[in-house]
Amino acid sequence: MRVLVATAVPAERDAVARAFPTAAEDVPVPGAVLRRTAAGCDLLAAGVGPARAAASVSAALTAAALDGTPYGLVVSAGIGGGFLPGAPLGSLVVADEITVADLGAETADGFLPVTELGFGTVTHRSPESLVRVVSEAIGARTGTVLTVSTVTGTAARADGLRALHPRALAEGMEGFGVAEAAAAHEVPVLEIRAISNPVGPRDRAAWRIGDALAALAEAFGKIAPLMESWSQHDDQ
Ligand SMILES: O=C(O)c1cccc(C(=O)CC[C@H]2O[C@@H](n3cnc4c(=O)[nH]cnc43)[C@H](O)[C@@H]2O)c1
Repeated sequence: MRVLVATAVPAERDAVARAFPTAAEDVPVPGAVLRRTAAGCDLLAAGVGPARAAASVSAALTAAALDGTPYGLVVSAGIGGGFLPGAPLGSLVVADEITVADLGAETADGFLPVTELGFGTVTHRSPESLVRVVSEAIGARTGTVLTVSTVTGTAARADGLRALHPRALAEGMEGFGVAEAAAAHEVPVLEIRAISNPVGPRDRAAWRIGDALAALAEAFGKIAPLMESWSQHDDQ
């Protein structure tokens, strides 16, 4: 099965690429450049934020479909913020739910998700069997991973997110965009975050990006063969 792994930035893509040591080639498609591994897994630095990530992943999915070689799985991967104490620095989180946290309307009575305005969706769920197999293989916790367009930078905002999303373990900026693109192509999606910083008051100097990238690389070393052999039929 062909797998597309979408990260935000090249440093994250290169961490994932360490799991595929044999030669890879860059394949341009309209709107994106894929790093194609010999194992048949394509890696994509899709850009920061849900909109750019959705555009890049959509370009890759469309190119593959037109080529007659569609992907069977899309994985959103990267570093992320962790909600303590559930997701400490250096740990791994696999999303069973990918939820956009700030798509909706602010009202005097609080935040209304876009679904309560009568539009769209706010959550995508990943196949249970895949979440189980992957999380067990890498020792990850499973829960909701939030997608935000603005990185949380205060304790008040972190507490607000916790109150609205009690199952949230992590936040990133791309998962929901990647999942929207995958859903439009009816391809299952998975999100994996390696925790680089706590969700809370902003302290960029304290982000442990190197440790998180190392954890991401180690995780993909374990799960690359699992992803390629996983079939959606395993969930039925
Ligand atoms: O500066 C570097 O060397 C470097 C290497 C790899 C990645 C980065 C990024 O800044 C990645 C941005 C990416 O990280 C996600 N992220 C990380 N922490 C959080 C957070 O607390 N809240 C939301 N997103 C977070 C996010 O997906 C960004 O796209 C730098």
